[in-house]
Amino acid sequence: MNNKVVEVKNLVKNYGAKDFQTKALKGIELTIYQNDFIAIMGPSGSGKTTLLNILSTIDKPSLGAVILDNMDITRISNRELSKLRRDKIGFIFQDYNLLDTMTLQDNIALPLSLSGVSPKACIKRTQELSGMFGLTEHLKKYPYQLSGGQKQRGAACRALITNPEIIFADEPTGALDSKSGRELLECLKKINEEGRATILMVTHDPFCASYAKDVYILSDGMIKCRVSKGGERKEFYDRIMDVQTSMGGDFLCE
Ligand SMILES: Nc1ncnc2c1ncn2[C@@H]1O[C@H](COP(=O)(O)OP(=O)(O)OP(=O)(O)O)[C@@H](O)[C@H]1O
Repeated sequence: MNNKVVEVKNLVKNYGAKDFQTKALKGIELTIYQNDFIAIMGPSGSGKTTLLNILSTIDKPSLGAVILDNMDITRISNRELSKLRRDKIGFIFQDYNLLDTMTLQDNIALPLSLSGVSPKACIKRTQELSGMFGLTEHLKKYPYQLSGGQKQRGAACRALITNPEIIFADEPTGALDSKSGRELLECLKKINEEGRATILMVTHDPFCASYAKDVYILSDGMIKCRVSKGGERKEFYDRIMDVQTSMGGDFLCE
C-alpha cells in the first residue's frame, strides 16, 4: 500500500452568518495516497472549488482537518504555510498564472530559485521537465509568445519542479482547445504513471476526468461515490458518463 499524502477528516465549510448560511461542505472524508491521480467532479455549486481551496490552503474550513506531513495544514501559522506552499504543494490554475516579464524557463524554475537552488541545478531540472512536456524549443520565449497549451504545460512544469508531495489542479484544461487539453492530460498521466507525481484535479469535464485513476463525485457538499479506472481510458470515460447520467444529467457549469 502506498503512503498517505493527505488525509481529509470531517471537512465542513459554512459560508455566511447563522441565518443565511450556505453549507458548502458537509463532512468530507478523503485519503490521498502517494501516486494517486484523483479527479473531483460534481454539479455546479456542489463544493468542488471550496474543497480545492481548503486542500490547497487558500481557504480555511469551519470544521475538520487536512493532514499533510503529520501537520493539520488548516491550523498552521502563515510562516509555516508559505514554506508548505513553496516546498510541498504544486498548483496548476485554469489561467496559467505565468509571469509575463519572465521567459518560460525562468517561470518554470522560479519555485526552485526561490528555494535557493543553484542556477545550474535549476537549468538542469527545467530542461529535464520541459523535455517531458514538449517545451524544449520554447524555453527562451515569453508567455505572450506561447500558445495556451504551451503556457499550461509550462505551468505544469513549474508546479512539478520542486517535486512537491501533491499537485492541485483547478480545471487545468478549462481554457484550452481539445487538442491542447489532451496534450496536457497525456503529460500529466505519463508523469503520474512514472511515479513522479500525486495529482488531485477538479474538473467538470468527463473527458478530462477519464485521465485520472479515480473520480470522486461531489454532490451537495458530500462525496456521493467513487469511480475507479481499472481498464482502458475510453471504458472509464463511458462509466463516468453513466454515473453522471444516473445522477441526473450533466455536471456542466452554467
Ligand atoms: N464566498 C462565498 N460566500 C458564500 N457562499 C459561497 C461562497 N463561495 C461559494 N459559496 C457557495 O458554496 C457552494 C459551493 O460552491 P463552490 O464554488 O465550491 O461550488 P463548485 O462545485 O465549485 O461550483 P462550480 O462548478 O459552479 O464552480 C455554492 O452554493 C456557492 O454558492
